[in-house]
Amino acid sequence: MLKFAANLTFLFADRPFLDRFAAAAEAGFAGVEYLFPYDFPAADIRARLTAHDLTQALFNLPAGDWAAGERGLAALPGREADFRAGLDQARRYAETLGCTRLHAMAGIPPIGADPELVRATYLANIRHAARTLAADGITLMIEPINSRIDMPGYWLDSPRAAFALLDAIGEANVRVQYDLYHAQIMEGDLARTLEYGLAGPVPRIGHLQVADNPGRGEPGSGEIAYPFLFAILERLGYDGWIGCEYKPANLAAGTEAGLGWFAPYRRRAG
Ligand SMILES: O=C(O)C(=O)[C@H](O)CO
Ligand SMILES: [Mg+2]
Repeated sequence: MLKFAANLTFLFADRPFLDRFAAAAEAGFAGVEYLFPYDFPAADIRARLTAHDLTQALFNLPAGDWAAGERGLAALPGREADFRAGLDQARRYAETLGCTRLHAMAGIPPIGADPELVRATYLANIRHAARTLAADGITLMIEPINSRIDMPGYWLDSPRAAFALLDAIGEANVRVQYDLYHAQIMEGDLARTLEYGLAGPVPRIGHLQVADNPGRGEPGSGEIAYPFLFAILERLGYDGWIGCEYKPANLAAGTEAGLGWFAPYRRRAG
């Protein structure tokens, strides 16, 4: 049985953040994820998880000044102290929330930054984070995010580059967060990449996220054959999480109106 997590930054966003947990459980999700928990006390989030029997599947390390356009710190030379402070904060939240996956966003390096220095900074930060998190039993995720539509200039933008980075990083508790929406934009070849990342000689994918393309809407709203891909995941026995990180198409009708695709996979009461 595939396990789906509602991304509460994207789904049920017509209500206050802490009320989205109840909505996700009511809709049949077994887990939740979101970009950042840091505006809320960890204990308040923990209470919602417990009340609604939800697993915290994933969240991100602090990613810098989001409003100012920052999208992560790992590949930003000179920001190592901020990266490490964010790592400490994320660890404290993860402990309270019982979360065993954290995503470190790479960031958008300044124009003209030395590419070798950027890469060296990224490798050093990710290695440090991985070694620190290993002691907590946490897997660190690196996610290729498309630089064509959503995040121009984002440093880690192709699955191929992310898979190669795993070898360069060389830490056992680092995996790729394979977001099929971003991957479809940058590379395609989704089915074969899932087979490679989940059933190849070395496991390389540690978390999945879904949305359709174009538009980042519900599965089924675009060109990606999700029922076909979900059948592959079932055949492979994928027992990790699938984060639903899409923009509900009909905001007025709410997230629930677009959950038809989810009916075969929802958690049943009892
Ligand atoms: O944008 C995405 O796809 C993500 O998963 C990241 O967490 C950053 O938004
Ligand atoms: Mg994603």
